[in-house]
Amino acid sequence: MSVMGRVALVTGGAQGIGRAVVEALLRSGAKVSVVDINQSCGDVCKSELDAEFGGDNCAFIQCDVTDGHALRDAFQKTVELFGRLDIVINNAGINNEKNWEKTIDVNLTSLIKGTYLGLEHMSREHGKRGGTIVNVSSMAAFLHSPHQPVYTATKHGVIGFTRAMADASILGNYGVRINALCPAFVDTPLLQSVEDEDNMGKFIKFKEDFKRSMDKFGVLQPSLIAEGMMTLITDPSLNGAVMKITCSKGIHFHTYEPMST
Ligand SMILES: NC(=O)C1=CN([C@@H]2O[C@H](COP(=O)(O)OP(=O)(O)OC[C@H]3O[C@@H](n4cnc5c(N)ncnc54)[C@H](O)[C@@H]3O)[C@@H](O)[C@H]2O)C=CC1
Ligand SMILES: CCCCCC(=O)/C=C/[C@H]1C=CC(=O)[C@@H]1CCCCCCC(=O)O
Repeated sequence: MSVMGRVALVTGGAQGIGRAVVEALLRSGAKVSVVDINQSCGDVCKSELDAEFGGDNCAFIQCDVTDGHALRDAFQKTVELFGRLDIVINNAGINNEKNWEKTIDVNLTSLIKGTYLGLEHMSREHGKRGGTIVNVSSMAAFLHSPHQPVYTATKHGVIGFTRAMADASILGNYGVRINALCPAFVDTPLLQSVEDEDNMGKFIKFKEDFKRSMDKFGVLQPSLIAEGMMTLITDPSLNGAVMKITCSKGIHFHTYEPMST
């Protein structure tokens, strides 16, 4: 499937992995709605993207994804601006073990809301044309991290929810493919949060162990994550897939034992 002329919404799109995904989508001819809490970062992102891709191909919508009404409005504004919605990337995420309730709210609760809003605008059950959703998890869902227990829990939850929704989409004939993406360490500002007691709370004392993990497993570039994301968006055979991206194996997929009938 080509993304030429399609419309995408990317949460957390103003920096890091989300920004790399936004650029890959624009480069492939999509129009993109960048949804992010960070107004200044979003303004810079929009002006840089307009300079590179032209002023009519992307929009920045300032929005805290934990505000359900604001998130709903961001989806509605995207459809009003670009006339349709075909791709939703639920990417926004934080690492905060001190305010762990907020981590659950951003990484899991808001991702669930973003998935359901995406279905409202894309699913055949709502008389729409179909589409694709990618939910961003993490390799922390496979190699649990003692430094970030709640972050780890949210990323496990993203995989379970995504795989269940992919099956629901088949049973309900939604016409929407729903997949998960699990990067290992990626060179973004989020990774710096491991240095900050305000983010790590009592687990800050494990900081050196986390950094040893980074040294052991290596750190990826956002551009490789965007490459994997474009595969999940464009390959029509993928639904319920769990893509992993690591330094050791690159872009690959997790395989599950078939459920016993
Ligand atoms: N950086 C890494 O090592 C890895 C990151 N991930 C996941 O990738 C996703 C993106 O992370 P990064 O690009 O690394 O982080 P980042 O911190 O560089 O970018 C995240 C973006 O989300 C935005 N954001 C945060 N809270 C928000 C909210 N409540 N509402 C709207 N926007 C919000 C931020 O303003 C920022 O622009 C996250 O879900 C993260 O858990 C997964 C595996 C590894
Ligand atoms: C400081 C917050 C950054 C969180 C980013 C993230 O999701 C990190 C995940 C790592 C935390 C503990 C881990 O073990 C995760 C990375 C695991 C990498 C596994 C690579 C395996 C391989 O290369 O074969």
